[in-house]
Amino acid sequence: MTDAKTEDWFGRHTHRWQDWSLPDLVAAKSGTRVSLVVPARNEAATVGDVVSRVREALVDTVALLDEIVVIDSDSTDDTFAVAADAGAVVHRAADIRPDLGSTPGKGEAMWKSLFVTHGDLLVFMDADLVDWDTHFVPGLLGPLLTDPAVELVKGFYERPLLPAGEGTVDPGSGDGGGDPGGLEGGRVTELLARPLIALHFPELAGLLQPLAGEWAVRRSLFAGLSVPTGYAVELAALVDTVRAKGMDAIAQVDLGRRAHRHQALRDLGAMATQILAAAQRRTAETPVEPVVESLALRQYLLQDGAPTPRTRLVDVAERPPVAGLPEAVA
Ligand SMILES: O=c1ccn([C@@H]2O[C@H](COP(=O)(O)OP(=O)(O)O[C@H]3O[C@H](CO)[C@@H](O)[C@H](O)[C@H]3O)[C@@H](O)[C@H]2O)c(=O)[nH]1
Ligand SMILES: O=C(O)[C@H](O)COP(=O)(O)O
Repeated sequence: MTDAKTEDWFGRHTHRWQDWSLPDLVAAKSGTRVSLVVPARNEAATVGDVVSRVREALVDTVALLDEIVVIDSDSTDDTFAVAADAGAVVHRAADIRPDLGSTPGKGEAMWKSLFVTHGDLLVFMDADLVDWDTHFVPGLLGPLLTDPAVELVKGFYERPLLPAGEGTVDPGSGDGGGDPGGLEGGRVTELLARPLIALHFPELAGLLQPLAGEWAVRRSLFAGLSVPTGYAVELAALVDTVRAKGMDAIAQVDLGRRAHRHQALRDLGAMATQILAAAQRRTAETPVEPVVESLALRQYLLQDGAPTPRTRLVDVAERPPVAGLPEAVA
């Protein structure tokens, strides 16, 4: 896509959450069912706040959401109980369609959500948010409820790196032209996703936060997509949507500001591996056989002054489109 096309798309499909009022969205919703899906792995500290604030604002006070569903992704803490106490319907990912097996990962939890939710529209939100507001949900729904041509909506926001102590990383000085409080995106966004987009998927260059965990999609679209089981679910959904439907099926909405729990750099290396694997599958001229399900990522730690290798197996499997699967056998 040329710069002019990117600018044109950006101008027509970039919105602010304030562009729609709640009463207008509730009226536009009419008979459309809307599910909020929160994938959560060991988020007992924050998932209760996410669920209860959304429930009070968008279920109890205004009827925008029909259900709030937390998919507990193999948590070993109290995520399940905390989310249920806060008013969510909670499912363990591994308990959903056990005949299809179970794989760890965020994408797996989102894919499994298709079997237990009822919404025509699905809104995804991370469970580890610490600086956010309930307007995220109506903001993401605005384009879907008011423009039938739009099928997938990404959120974008100012993304401050939290001070050390609140997150797991040192925010650094911002030297070298960086602005820790600016529109920098996350570390994987800047160091991997944007370069990948520049190289292989330039039509997505107008997206401010291609990896945002806050996004919304029509069920009919998501059920037709192949879903990476890990963190590549976001990039894969964008690439596959633009290929199947074109850029006019995608919109983005400014949600203001968002902060979350930061992962350690080594863990982001695993995330980056998953995203790179999904991108490679989508750029290979002929499908690579056999399909690789996991990759060995060798990283190095300093132990007793000596570099010590640590190899982790990174899951890069993908789930097939739910739309093509047989019903569960009763
Ligand atoms: O195996 C997992 C890992 C994570 N999560 C949940 O997924 C959400 C996001 O996970 P997190 O580890 O906080 O991801 P980030 O480091 O914030 O990654 C960003 O970038 C990823 C790559 O695109 C997106 O998938 C994320 O949503 C987005 O927040 C949280 O609610 C997690 O609890 C799971 O459900 N299962
Ligand atoms: O979205 C990203 O790029 C990763 O999740 C990392 O985000 P962070 O740098 O804000 O932790």
